[in-house]
Amino acid sequence: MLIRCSASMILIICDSTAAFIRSNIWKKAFHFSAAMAKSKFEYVRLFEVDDRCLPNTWIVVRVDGKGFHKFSTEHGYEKPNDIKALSLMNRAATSVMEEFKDICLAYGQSDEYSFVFRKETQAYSRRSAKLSTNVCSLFTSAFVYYWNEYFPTIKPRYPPVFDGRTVLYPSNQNIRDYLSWRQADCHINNLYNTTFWALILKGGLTPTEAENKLKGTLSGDKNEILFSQFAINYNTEPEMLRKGTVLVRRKVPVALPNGGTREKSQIVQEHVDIIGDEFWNTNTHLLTLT
Ligand SMILES: Nc1nc2c(ncn2[C@@H]2O[C@H](COP(=O)(O)OP(=O)(O)OP(=O)(O)O)[C@@H](O)[C@H]2O)c(=O)[nH]1
Ligand SMILES: [Mg+2]
Ligand SMILES: [Mg+2]
Repeated sequence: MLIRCSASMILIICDSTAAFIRSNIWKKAFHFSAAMAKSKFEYVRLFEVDDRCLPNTWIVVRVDGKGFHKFSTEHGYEKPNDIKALSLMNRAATSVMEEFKDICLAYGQSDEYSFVFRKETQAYSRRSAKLSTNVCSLFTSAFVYYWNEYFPTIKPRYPPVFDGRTVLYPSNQNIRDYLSWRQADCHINNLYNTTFWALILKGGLTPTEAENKLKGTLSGDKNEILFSQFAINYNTEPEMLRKGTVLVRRKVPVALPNGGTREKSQIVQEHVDIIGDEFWNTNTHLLTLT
């Protein structure tokens, strides 16, 4: 059927549409449905603060075990270091990196892990609490999820808790200094703990006696105690304990069914120095914008 419209018909339709728009009928209808969607309680949303991280800054989310001094004792962690416990931490951190592709590097030691997001990440619109709670929650659940693989004979006695925080670092020097700070902390604590527990477990001292013996000692003194009294060369202790663990993405060759290989991005664990320049000179892509 052919519909024929004259110019006057179109004018009539336009006029009536304009009259409808001017009328209050549609406004009332709109207000009614808006009121249905927006209750009088809606204003409380204004109490939520905008916590988006400053653009163009490195975002670090650090998680740390709550009361792990007690947790490690209750679950029979080996002293001073439990390789299984540290490996479980590395596994949980790998889950976090698998989920959040914008994390370019993670560093872990003891009961903590730091996750570095790309400077230009737009994950969760850079909202601080969204980032820290999602990372912390996934880390904690992965820690429990994989627990049995690392401690098959020990049932968790209570649910472990990790805290989380977001910190911003504006310059490349700042982010390097942050990571250096965590690795230096690992080194200082590990040297102290290794000597402290050698004095107790091998030297027969009580914890108080060991503490008194180490009071005021420098790192050279601790190295000397380890070497002369216990024949331990601290520099040959496992690197994971002395340096902590760095997680980065690397292209690794994977075998294909046809016998060939192809490159695949994988999260790998490295126990290397990240305080000096060497790591950063060989991984320049980490600090440059992509
Ligand atoms: N035996 C043993 N203990 C560990 C190991 N890794 C971490 N811990 C314990 O976990 C503690 C971690 O230190 P902190 O994070 O400063 O202390 P925390 O007890 O967790 O207390 P908050 O973090 O303040 O809640 C260490 O002091 C150790 O007691 C490990 O491999 N073996
Ligand atoms: Mg802790
Ligand atoms: Mg800690």
